[in-house]
Amino acid sequence: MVRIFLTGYMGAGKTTLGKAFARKLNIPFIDLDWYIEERFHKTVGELFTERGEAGFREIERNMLHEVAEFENVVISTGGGAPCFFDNMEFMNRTGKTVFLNVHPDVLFRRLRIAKQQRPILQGRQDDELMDFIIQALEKRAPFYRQAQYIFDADELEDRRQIETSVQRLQELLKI
Ligand SMILES: Nc1ncnc2c1ncn2[C@@H]1O[C@H](COP(=O)(O)OP(=O)(O)O)[C@@H](O)[C@H]1O
Ligand SMILES: O=C(O)C1=C[C@@H](OP(=O)(O)O)[C@@H](O)[C@H](O)C1
Ligand SMILES: [Mg+2]
Repeated sequence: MVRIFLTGYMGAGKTTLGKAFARKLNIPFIDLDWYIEERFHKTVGELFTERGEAGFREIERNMLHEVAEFENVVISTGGGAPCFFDNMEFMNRTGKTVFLNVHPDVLFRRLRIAKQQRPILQGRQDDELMDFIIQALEKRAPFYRQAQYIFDADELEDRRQIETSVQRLQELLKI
């Protein structure tokens, strides 16, 4: 039985790599944010607006526990998931955890064109975005670093790079 949790900051490529990795392993893929959106018939942005971040984190924890019931699955979490409640410890207990480590410059490049669908980044100008990413990474690093595996995910820009990353991830996890 394999249950894999991909963690890391927004824009680290959890969704992109998780989807490709599950396909390679021929097992289902669950993106925790998508799962939440389907269950609640609301976008993550709408849930943030309606319930505030604290309300979203409650839902996120509950849904994390729900998806961790599945066996043989690749689960991509949202960037904040490991940093609330005992979520990181829970994931370490119930599956294999991977931290997708990505350089802040690369995160900035990816996120400046993809911040609209991420409530925490919406409305931030590019010059403050870089500082925001660096500060958030500092705060979150102690949680991310508890993952059992650390994977360098700087290269996910095209199909070939994603394939190479999938191969490397498979070797790292020895599955
Ligand atoms: N080839 C690319 N060039 C630039 N940005 C990309 C490219 N591929 C993906 N991205 C962006 O990088 C972000 C990271 O991908 P994603 O898998 O959504 O990360 P995560 O789930 O960790 O937040 C996405 O928002 C996506 O829009
Ligand atoms: O880092 C965060 O706090 C968040 C990351 C998002 O997921 P991605 O990391 O997949 O963008 C999503 O869960 C929400 O917008 C909050
Ligand atoms: Mg994602």
